[in-house]
Amino acid sequence: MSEAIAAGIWLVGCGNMGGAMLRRWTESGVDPARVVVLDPGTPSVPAGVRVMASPPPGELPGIVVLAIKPQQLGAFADAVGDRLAGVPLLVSILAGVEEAVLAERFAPRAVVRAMPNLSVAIGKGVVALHSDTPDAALRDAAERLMAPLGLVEWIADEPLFDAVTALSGCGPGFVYRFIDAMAEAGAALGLPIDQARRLALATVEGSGLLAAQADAPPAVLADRVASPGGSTREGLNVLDRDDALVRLMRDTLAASARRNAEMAAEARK
Ligand SMILES: NC(=O)C1=CN([C@@H]2O[C@H](COP(=O)(O)OP(=O)(O)OC[C@H]3O[C@@H](n4cnc5c(N)ncnc54)[C@H](OP(=O)(O)O)[C@@H]3O)[C@@H](O)[C@H]2O)C=CC1
Ligand SMILES: O=C(O)[C@@H]1CCC=N1
Repeated sequence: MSEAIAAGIWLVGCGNMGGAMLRRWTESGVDPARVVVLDPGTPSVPAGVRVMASPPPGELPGIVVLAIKPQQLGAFADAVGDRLAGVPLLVSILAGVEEAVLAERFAPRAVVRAMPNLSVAIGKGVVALHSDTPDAALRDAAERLMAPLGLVEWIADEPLFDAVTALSGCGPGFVYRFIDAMAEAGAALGLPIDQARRLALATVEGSGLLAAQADAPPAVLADRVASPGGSTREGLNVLDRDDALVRLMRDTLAASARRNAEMAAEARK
């Protein structure tokens, strides 16, 4: 365990994403007694984790993880931002909000931007990281903190964070829509909707697991499903016609990336 993690973690905001990360951390060995959740509500947290409405007086942890909504940043910074000054590592998962803005508002020793996704709850998430800090120990601390959550990848340029957010941060939401759409389509062919939902979910689960273990990329796996002259090819032809699916996904991710850029601009004000 890194020195910064051992010195304690404050998790600011324990909603959908903060809560998912926290559960996985404590399940994977982070001592709950070293974690303080700062949240004005009554979040459900693992046993032993302290929940407080504001930072405990006279304490400073090794790491602060910001997991409030970008729209809540201003109010939090105005209320207690000065209490974070000098914290070794500030990790922010806020979509859009840039490192420079966080450095100015909180004056930590180092800022790391992180973009997790909801699957971190089961250790199968994606966490993208970026930091301008040259402090190798603090970069290592951020990486170690995120390691139990899933695939961790450093992103070369901070401006690419909006793209990463659209792809892997928002991605689970798009996959869930796809599962529901498959189920609806199965129901339209006559299957009972509950059964169609079970089949669609298990199909996506199995396909993802297989693709993750396979010796070939998804395009080759798709061809393995499509028996020559068979029915999968007919379906793939619909998805592939005029790049229909690719275009839909480009529009989808572009809309998310645009919103991230808007949130970044709002946070700069
Ligand atoms: N959800 C996801 O899949 C992902 C989210 N993110 C990022 O994570 C962040 C949180 O998103 P999400 O978990 O969905 O949002 P939630 O609204 O579920 O969580 C935010 C939490 O912060 C609490 N909060 C509000 N104000 C304060 C404050 N001043 N101090 C401390 N806590 C406060 C909220 O309480 P209350 O509800 O009472 O306002 C809530 O519990 C966002 O910045 C988002 O961009 C990143 C990747 C994926
Ligand atoms: O919807 C959002 O803004 C956040 C960022 C990535 C996933 N959820």
